[in-house]
Amino acid sequence: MSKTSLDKSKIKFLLLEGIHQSAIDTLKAAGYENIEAISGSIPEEELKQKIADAHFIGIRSRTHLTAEVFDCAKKLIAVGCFCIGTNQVDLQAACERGIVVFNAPYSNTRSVAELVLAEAILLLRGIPAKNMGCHRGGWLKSATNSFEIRGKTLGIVGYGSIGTQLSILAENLGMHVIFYDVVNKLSLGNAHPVESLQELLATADIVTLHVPELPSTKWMIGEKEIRQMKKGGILINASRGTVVEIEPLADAIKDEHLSGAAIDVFPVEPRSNKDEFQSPLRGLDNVILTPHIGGSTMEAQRNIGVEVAEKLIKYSDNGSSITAVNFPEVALPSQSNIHRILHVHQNIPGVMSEINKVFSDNNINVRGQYLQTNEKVGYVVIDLDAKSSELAQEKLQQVKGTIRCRVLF
Ligand SMILES: NC(=O)C1=CN([C@@H]2O[C@H](COP(=O)(O)OP(=O)(O)OC[C@H]3O[C@@H](n4cnc5c(N)ncnc54)[C@H](O)[C@@H]3O)[C@@H](O)[C@H]2O)C=CC1
Ligand SMILES: O=C(O)CCC(=O)C(=O)O
Repeated sequence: MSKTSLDKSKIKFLLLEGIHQSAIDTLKAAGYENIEAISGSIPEEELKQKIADAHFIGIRSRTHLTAEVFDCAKKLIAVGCFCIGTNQVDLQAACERGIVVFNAPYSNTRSVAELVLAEAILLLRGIPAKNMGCHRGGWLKSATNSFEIRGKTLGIVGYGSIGTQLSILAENLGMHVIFYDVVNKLSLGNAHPVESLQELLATADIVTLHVPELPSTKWMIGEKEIRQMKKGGILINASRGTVVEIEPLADAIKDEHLSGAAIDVFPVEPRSNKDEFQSPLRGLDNVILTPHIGGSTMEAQRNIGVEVAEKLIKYSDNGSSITAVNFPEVALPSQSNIHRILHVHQNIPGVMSEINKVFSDNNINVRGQYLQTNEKVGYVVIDLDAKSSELAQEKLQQVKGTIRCRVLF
């Protein structure tokens, strides 16, 4: 088992939002016992208090880690987003404070794709409305406006991990797939790229959104885009709540421009399962509303738990920042019989020569050095003989631009 200079029992993990037990098991198997796991998200003031003595925090989509929260997290080394999206974290603020952010980019991909396909089938058959009818004692037996999915055109906006997985599943059901992405993407199967979002909206029977939350995707589907969709079309959003404007969507369902919608993510989502969910879409029978559970399956959550916990362990034990979403990625060999210094600094001219001067001025032999930088920060890892590390750490902490300096042995 790898060692960290800080006793593992003192390294605190704060896990929020009901992160799967697999994460806790993985951390414990690596020797980390100091784990506080909370089943929901917590109010910001409580978060600020709890994060103050945490070295690692694990969150899902509900917890917002802002610059202000990070300012209360003086010991924080890394954040694990136990999900795909990282829009809930101020990635730049984390980077500037030397805090590494990891996520699980693929573990719930399949779960989202399956849900979207199931919703498309249900909506094409008008099942949500018929289901509500039966619950109210009605009997809406009719084939009118009920359609098979075979032969219909699915328009995928954002042909990334989820979009491509969905594309394959949809073709297997006999659908035609078209997609729109801002990046040139290899078409899988017979999927066909289109030139513009407008072309996709005007052509697809079902439009499904799989873009990240970005300034460029904010409100990308508003009234104009909804009206560009085919009459009787279906809109599915399991990406982020800021991608679709909800009021015009509700209007388009009410005046029957669209025949149905399935929405999993909302501009404002309840913080906890106890808070009331409010939306103009409530009460519209042919709209499937789900509480942001696109990726919430036991399989996905278990896999995410292991994947992100392993990334945090690797960073804690070995310093490897590979797959970090906000930080220079440094791949490192395992360390034995050496001390390893992890130095995060502002990426300013001359900083590396100051760092290397510490070793030459103090006659310290460097056994290995690994460096990566991004625009704002540099991450340099230096392997040394055990006898030199204390002095080196002390001197490196004084180098102008130093953000953090940690030692592993
Ligand atoms: N509802 C849920 O529980 C879940 C939601 N998600 C959301 O789904 C999103 C997509 O996930 P992945 O497919 O894994 O991401 P990804 O990064 O693999 O794919 C996103 C694609 O969108 C494209 N894109 C970006 N801006 C675009 C634009 N303006 N127009 C068209 N395409 C654009 C990108 O080029 C990329 O190909 C995540 O960022 C997350 O927000 C992910 C998992 C679960
Ligand atoms: O599981 C969650 O809380 C969020 C899932 C999600 O939206 C994601 O993976 O990006």
